[in-house]
Amino acid sequence: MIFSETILAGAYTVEIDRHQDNRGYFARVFCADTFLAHGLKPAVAQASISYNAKRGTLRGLHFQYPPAAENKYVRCTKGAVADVIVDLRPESPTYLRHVIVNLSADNGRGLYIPERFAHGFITLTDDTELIYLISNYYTPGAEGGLPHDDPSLGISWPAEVRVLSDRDKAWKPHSNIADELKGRMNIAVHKRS
Ligand SMILES: Cc1cn([C@H]2C[C@H](O)[C@@H](COP(=O)(O)OP(=O)(O)O[C@H]3O[C@@H](C)C(=O)[C@@H](O)[C@H]3O)O2)c(=O)[nH]c1=O
Repeated sequence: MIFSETILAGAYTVEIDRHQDNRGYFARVFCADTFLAHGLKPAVAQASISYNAKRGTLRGLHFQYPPAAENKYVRCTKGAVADVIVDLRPESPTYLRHVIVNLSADNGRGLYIPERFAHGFITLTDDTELIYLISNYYTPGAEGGLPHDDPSLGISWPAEVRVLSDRDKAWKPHSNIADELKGRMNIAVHKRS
């Protein structure tokens, strides 16, 4: 596996090293020791699958507030997506900045998303599947989100949005929740409590 840190500290792309032969290939996609050696947390509480029938399906932008915050390790096993992560760590020099990473079954790339990031993706093909390894348990009461077209984030989605859930249409923009977000994402507060 080849790890490359994105411009958002702690968020990594992970390329696979294919051992190819006449049958196809074998490649490691996760190794707890190697993750630790790169400073990534290898904890896995849940693994989940996301299937999307149509191109232009957008899910996000989602996160869980501390102490239920999650690392996510995402891979696309069928089709292709543009994956978007947004840094929501108030102490970070890249607070509110985002990166877009193309994940596909063909490129085999993985994306490691640290805690206190928002995450979303848009499918670039019909019939798209993503697999997540998630470090924490699903905690509906701790969920939060931001609109994918939030002007404060300025994300240029690389495809037309055709399918969006009602929940994802209803997230309040950053300007409405700025103080709450900063307060709830402040790890110093959680360390004290
Ligand atoms: C996220 C999640 C949802 N669910 C349920 C709740 C609901 O009935 C159904 C669909 O949930 P959602 O609409 O939230 O699914 P979705 O919009 O796909 O949510 C996901 O979006 C991407 C961008 C992420 O980063 C994920 O962590 C997750 O938030 O599945 C679980 O049981 N466990 C889970 O971990």
